[in-house]
Amino acid sequence: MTACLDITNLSATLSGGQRVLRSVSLTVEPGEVRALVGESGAGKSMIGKAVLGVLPPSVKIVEGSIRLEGTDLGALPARERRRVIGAKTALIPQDPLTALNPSRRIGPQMTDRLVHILGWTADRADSRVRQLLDEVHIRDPDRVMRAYPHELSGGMRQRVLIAAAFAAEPRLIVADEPTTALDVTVQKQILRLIAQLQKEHGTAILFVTHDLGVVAKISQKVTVLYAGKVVEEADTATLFANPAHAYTRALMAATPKYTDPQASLKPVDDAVLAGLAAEIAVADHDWRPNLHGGQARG
Ligand SMILES: Nc1ncnc2c1ncn2[C@@H]1O[C@H](COP(=O)(O)OP(=O)(O)OP(=O)(O)O)[C@@H](O)[C@H]1O
Repeated sequence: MTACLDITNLSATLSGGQRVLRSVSLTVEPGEVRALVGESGAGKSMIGKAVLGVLPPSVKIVEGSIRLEGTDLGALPARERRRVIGAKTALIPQDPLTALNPSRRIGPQMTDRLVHILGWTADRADSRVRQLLDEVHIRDPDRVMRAYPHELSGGMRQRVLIAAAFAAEPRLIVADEPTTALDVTVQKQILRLIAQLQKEHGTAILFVTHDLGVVAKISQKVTVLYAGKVVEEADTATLFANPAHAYTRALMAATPKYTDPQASLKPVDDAVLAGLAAEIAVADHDWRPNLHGGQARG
């Protein structure tokens, strides 16, 4: 079976040469949810951005490949790459407010992508958006489609963006900390909603989060990232039952249990971090970007 997303040995550097991704490999099978977990700055969003073709200009892919349903994105001309990414993927962002244009009504913002990228008629896009608003339990679609972003609550805005992401039936959704900016009570509803739509639509998701409670609830597979390097990957159940790497164990110990918000936060042990830093220093010392064999692109 061809993987929905297949990232192989992906390395990326900043303009000054610092590595932000270190030979990252991961796959997301069709209909599967893979969580990408790690502390702030680990490079989780960078991977999502690389897949969506929206890396900041200061970040360059210097090695490796990203395949969407078998198509090597690095081998395509920029225009064709944008078309493939637009047709096969969608994003559920962290902050619904900044993801929406404040000066445009919700309706056209939702239908735009269907009309302009997928070439649908305005009528088809409109009825599809209404159908998805219904699926995310928005009962008054007319009001919501006429509203400006600031007229909706944070939870409603995120429902709108979830509906927009699923509307075009993408093969892969990148969900980048989609509940982090929301109130705790709303977080649970939104997570349940994403899980429900994911199952109903059979969409693969690369789910970026720093929250192991979220990982446990939504994913079947998990990749643990530290300083742009994959530290461990496993089935989610296996990872929680039997974390193999000291860093994963430390991350678990450092995370208050989802069910016990009163539990205190413990920092990851210094000895574990020192061990990781040493591993990374050795890997970086031996690493030379394979610019000729890789799919370097901006
Ligand atoms: N626009 C940018 N230009 C240069 N470096 C960046 C840029 N954005 C992020 N970085 C750096 O790249 C690394 C990875 O950042 P990234 O945002 O992917 O981490 P993350 O794991 O998603 O963390 P967070 O949970 O805080 O978003 C970090 O060292 C960060 O400082």
